[in-house]
Amino acid sequence: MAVKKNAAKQPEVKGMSDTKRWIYGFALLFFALFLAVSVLSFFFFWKDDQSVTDWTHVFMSSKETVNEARVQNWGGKLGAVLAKTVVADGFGLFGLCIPAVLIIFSLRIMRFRPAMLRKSVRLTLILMILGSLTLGFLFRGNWEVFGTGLGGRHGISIAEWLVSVIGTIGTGLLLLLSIVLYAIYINRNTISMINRVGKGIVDNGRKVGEAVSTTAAGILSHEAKQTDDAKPETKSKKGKKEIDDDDPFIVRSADDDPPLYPGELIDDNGFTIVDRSGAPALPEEEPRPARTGKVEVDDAGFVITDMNAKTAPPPPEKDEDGFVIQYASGDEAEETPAPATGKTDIGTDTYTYPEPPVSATETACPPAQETQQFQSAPAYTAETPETSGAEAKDDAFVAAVPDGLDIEERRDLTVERLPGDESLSDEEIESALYDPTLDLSSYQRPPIELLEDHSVEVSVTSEEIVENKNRIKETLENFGIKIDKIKATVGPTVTLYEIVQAPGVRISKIKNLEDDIAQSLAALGIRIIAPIPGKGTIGIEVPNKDKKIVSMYSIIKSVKFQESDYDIPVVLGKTIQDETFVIDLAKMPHLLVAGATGQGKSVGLNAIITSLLYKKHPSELKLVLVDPKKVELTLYSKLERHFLAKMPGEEDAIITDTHKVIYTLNSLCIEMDARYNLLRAAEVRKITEYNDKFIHRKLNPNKGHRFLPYIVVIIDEFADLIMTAGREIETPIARIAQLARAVGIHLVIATQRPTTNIITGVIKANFPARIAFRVTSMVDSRTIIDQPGANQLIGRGDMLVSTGNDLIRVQCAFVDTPEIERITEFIAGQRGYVGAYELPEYTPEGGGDTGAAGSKPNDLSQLDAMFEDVARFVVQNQQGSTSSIQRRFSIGYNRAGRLMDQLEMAGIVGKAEGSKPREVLIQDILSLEHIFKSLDNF
Ligand SMILES: Nc1ncnc2c1ncn2[C@@H]1O[C@H](COP(=O)(O)OP(=O)(O)OP(=O)(O)O)[C@@H](O)[C@H]1O
Repeated sequence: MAVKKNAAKQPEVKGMSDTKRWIYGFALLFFALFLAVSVLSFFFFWKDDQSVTDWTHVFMSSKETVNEARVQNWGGKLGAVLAKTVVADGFGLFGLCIPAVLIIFSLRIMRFRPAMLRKSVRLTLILMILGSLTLGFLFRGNWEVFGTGLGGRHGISIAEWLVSVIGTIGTGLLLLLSIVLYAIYINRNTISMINRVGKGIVDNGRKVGEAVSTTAAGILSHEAKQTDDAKPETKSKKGKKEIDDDDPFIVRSADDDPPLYPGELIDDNGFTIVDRSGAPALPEEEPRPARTGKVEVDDAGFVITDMNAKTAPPPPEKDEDGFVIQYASGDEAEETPAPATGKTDIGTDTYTYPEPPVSATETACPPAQETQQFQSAPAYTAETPETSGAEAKDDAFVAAVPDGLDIEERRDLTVERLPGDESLSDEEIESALYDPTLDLSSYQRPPIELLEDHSVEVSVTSEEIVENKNRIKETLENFGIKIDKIKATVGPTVTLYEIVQAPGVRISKIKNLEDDIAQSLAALGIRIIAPIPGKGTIGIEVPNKDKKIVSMYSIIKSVKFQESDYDIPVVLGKTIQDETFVIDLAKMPHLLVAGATGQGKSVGLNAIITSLLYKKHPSELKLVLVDPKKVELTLYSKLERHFLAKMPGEEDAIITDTHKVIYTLNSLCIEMDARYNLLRAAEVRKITEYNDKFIHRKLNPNKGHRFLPYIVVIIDEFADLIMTAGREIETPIARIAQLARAVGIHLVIATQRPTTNIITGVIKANFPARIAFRVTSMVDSRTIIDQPGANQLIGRGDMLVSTGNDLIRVQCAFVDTPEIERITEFIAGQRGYVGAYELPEYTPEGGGDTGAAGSKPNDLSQLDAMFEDVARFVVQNQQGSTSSIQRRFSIGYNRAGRLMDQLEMAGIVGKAEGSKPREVLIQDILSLEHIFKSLDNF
């Protein structure tokens, strides 16, 4: 098992550095606490200890200070001087930040890294500078607290300098700006909070203004109103949600329990409010009134909408499809003819559903409308389908006029141009996007410090290089091959000697002599590459005497990995050119890992998983871990609520039992088919396009659409499975391997037995990307990478990566068990989902119970568990072929045949007519449901 071996082989280096770290950390913690105590007591006793001003006092003997009053500071003379430096000469009240930072540092050194400590050093330091500056600005040297002032010498002198440069107001504004930016840096929600406050002020101002003008207008038109008594009142808006409020959205803290659904919004009373931007449907969402699909049009041909839009224009509310919903009153529609006053009454809840659907952003920003108003208008708004034309206005009645209005009618109209709906700012549009990470928004990726830097400085000496060069030269000359030049590239474990042969020496000659040359050089692990692809030169790889360990720490830290924008970036190690080697699993799209036992396979799998954990959010990636050996992947079981996927009802998220592996693979096939259906419904070709559409809220969750995380299936020791279950394992694996790329399901399978009965033709054909660790024979090497080479590797993570065209030698990154434990603990310590990601249920052939398998086809009391689903599928598609059922439900021929017989018995399909599909006798789902009901009573 890799776990123990790793731990055993690295004891001294790791042990030493851990002890050292702890000692340094503890010492620093001790000092930090001492400083904290000194600073705190300085706040109270600075006056009493004014006599202790500098270091000379600290080291004076008690005799010399005998006349001085006793030092009050809890840290004694040393504490008093240190605190004075930090507080009075430094940052005033905020001097306390210095011991705080030191405490954080010491905890980090000792590897106590709760999630909150991540940004804390930076935040505390900024707080210290900004805080002392603000106090220095506000109070200067007033009251002479601490001998200098509340902000300390730093705060006061910088504030004074700023005032001299940009004046008092300038400094005040600069500080305010800095404080706001700091608040935003701490929490992005600050922006929306400030927006809300600002909007509240503006809107309240506007309301006050409107109230004043309404009152004034009311007084002026008092008489006119009396004559208008006959006018019906504006109908109250029954049943309308609080969505008209200026700010109905209170977002519950993401840290609250239970976790928020993405986009879930809560009002003051704790009720969920439907997100105006068309957030995915939430369980608590109130059912909306049924769509009428119709537009209410009044006699004049105007679309009737709610007048209230005028006084408090909310952005249009949209349904899940992004359609604008316009609410009118909750009463019955009455098409009353417009009274003499020119009023048009409106009726029932009216929805306008633009067809075809438009995007949320399009509907949110309609062009400014020109509207027309009748002079004696009451309280309703009507818009024409075409909203251009001349417009008119009255306080209470606004109507858009169709273009073709004649001059007579226009005379009665006054024109007003309404401003139209507000447009969303880029930021608002951004925040309207669906954010899959929102339900675990506080999730933090593991910090790099959880990894160990195993690299011990070793370098290949010039003597070693010269010695190897001479040997290569001599050997080749013995075979009559003259050399022009040799270039050495030193890699972490192997040095590549690139040979430029003298003119006239044919490469084929060297190629033919490959084995002889290797034998003559007689060093273990020599690999000859003749020619180096893309170059006309020959490469000879010779292992270094001292081999470097490529630690996961160094490659996770690398810019190449950190800045990689791959969909599923996997960092494997370093190439011979000492370059970090990163692949995109999404493009591979599956990976076959093979190598003899003890050559670094398990470490390789751990490196793959680790790089995924360092790059992906739990909402973006799910792992299915299969571990028949039951020891290698158990470490990851802690990730269940964050990264693991399993079938419903399963206890363990790490699958070890062969039967369960078969079920899980079949369940993945069902998930794959379901994902294909979603892609088809969304009219996209691959998962990235699908998720992009979902994020932009162009897909309706009510129609089954959901954000699709990548699923990476990792199978350690594939040989064990194939030996015990054969085709039952191979078939679903081949199916997933052939099809799952587009829907984001990727396989990584590892085996220590690289023989042809394990890595069969079917598997090989579907796994173009392969990793070979050291194997014992050339035949095994050919089985894995279709060529020799893996037999010449030196082990301990030395590997050849074949991506179809290229073969690259890579030193695999080393990651040890304690590191993985730290990472999994770090992740598991954070808020997670309620459980593992659920894969679809899979009922094994025969419906999971032997009764179904043995049931007679004409016995309708023992229907197959899938009967109803299959029946719906057949009726919906009006196609009754056994093969389509087989494909759709991933079941075998026998079971599909049995199901077909049961459908025939139930009168859903007709009789078999040779090889032709059967006739479907039921035309619609409603009739089918009747059949189900009658079968229930069977
Ligand atoms: N990338 C690496 N760098 C340095 N040493 C390594 C590396 N990979 C593996 N080793 C060393 O080789 C040992 C065996 O590795 P590992 O357990 O991964 O082999 P394995 O092929 O999985 O073996 P098995 O199939 O028996 O589990 C490790 O304990 C470690 O000491």
